[in-house]
Amino acid sequence: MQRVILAGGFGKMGLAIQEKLAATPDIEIVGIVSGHAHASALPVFTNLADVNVAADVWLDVTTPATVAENAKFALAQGMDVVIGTSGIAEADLAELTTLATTHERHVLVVPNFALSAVLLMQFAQQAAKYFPDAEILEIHHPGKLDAPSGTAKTTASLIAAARTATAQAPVTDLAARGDLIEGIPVHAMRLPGFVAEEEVVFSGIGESLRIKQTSFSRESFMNGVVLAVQNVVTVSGLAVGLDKVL
Ligand SMILES: NC(=O)C1=CN([C@@H]2O[C@H](COP(=O)(O)OP(=O)(O)OC[C@H]3O[C@@H](n4cnc5c(N)ncnc54)[C@H](OP(=O)(O)O)[C@@H]3O)[C@@H](O)[C@H]2O)C=CC1
Ligand SMILES: O=C(O)C1=N[C@H](C(=O)O)C[C@H](O)C1
Repeated sequence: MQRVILAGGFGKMGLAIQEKLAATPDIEIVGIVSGHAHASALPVFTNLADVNVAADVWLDVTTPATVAENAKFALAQGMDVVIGTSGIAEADLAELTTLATTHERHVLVVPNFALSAVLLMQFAQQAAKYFPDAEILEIHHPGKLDAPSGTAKTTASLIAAARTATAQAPVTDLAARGDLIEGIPVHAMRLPGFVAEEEVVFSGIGESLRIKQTSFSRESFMNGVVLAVQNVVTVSGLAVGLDKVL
């Protein structure tokens, strides 16, 4: 039985994860860490110092402001860590990479738990070899705190690394041209009714290739969450991407 502490357990993702893990054999949530007190049959902690349950995995779906401190705490307590929270700073990722080795633990950072998004990132890397010109559009619900999304940022980095030629299209510093991530314009929209969507538009001479994925509901993330929790122990140090355990 894998024991899990779920951080952010009463948020939109957290509630869906509670339901999913309750129905998953061999995984048990033993405690929930949250920003505020909530009624629950499980132990709920609103301060890291109060966490008094032992667990194998810390699963974090909180906020950009809290995720790094949570992950450092979990590693210090001897837990492996799955990070679903987006917006983590590069400096914190670097520190967590070192801490994973120091504590001989495993950290899996998952920009997107949905299989469609994992495949989008893989297809985008393939396309980038032949189409260096690319722009990314992501659309999320208005409650999302960070922009652009973790998935969009990761996709931009992967495209930049996979390109074998430089982009032709001129990029300007006009705000309307988006946030430039490793030379790739990324456009973020926040609209009611959406959960999550990402599209990469590639273009060449006289042709275009569009790769798009949509999460219609948070159910789309749940199989990926289970896979990440079950397999985090197999990653070496800190790894990024659900593909590392697929
Ligand atoms: N990787 C992926 O596939 C996905 C990642 N995400 C990411 O997951 C994160 C959560 O998303 P979502 O559920 O929509 O956001 P919500 O705003 O709905 O939930 C965030 C939760 O974090 C909790 N929280 C705040 N501070 C702390 C703290 N110090 N310790 C523990 N918990 C805290 C809040 O608790 P309280 O309510 O008690 O204040 C809140 O319930 C975001 O970063 C989002 O981008 C989302 C979907 C998919
Ligand atoms: O906040 C969300 O909802 C999501 N966040 C992740 C991200 O930033 O990429 C994953 C997915 O897009 C949903």
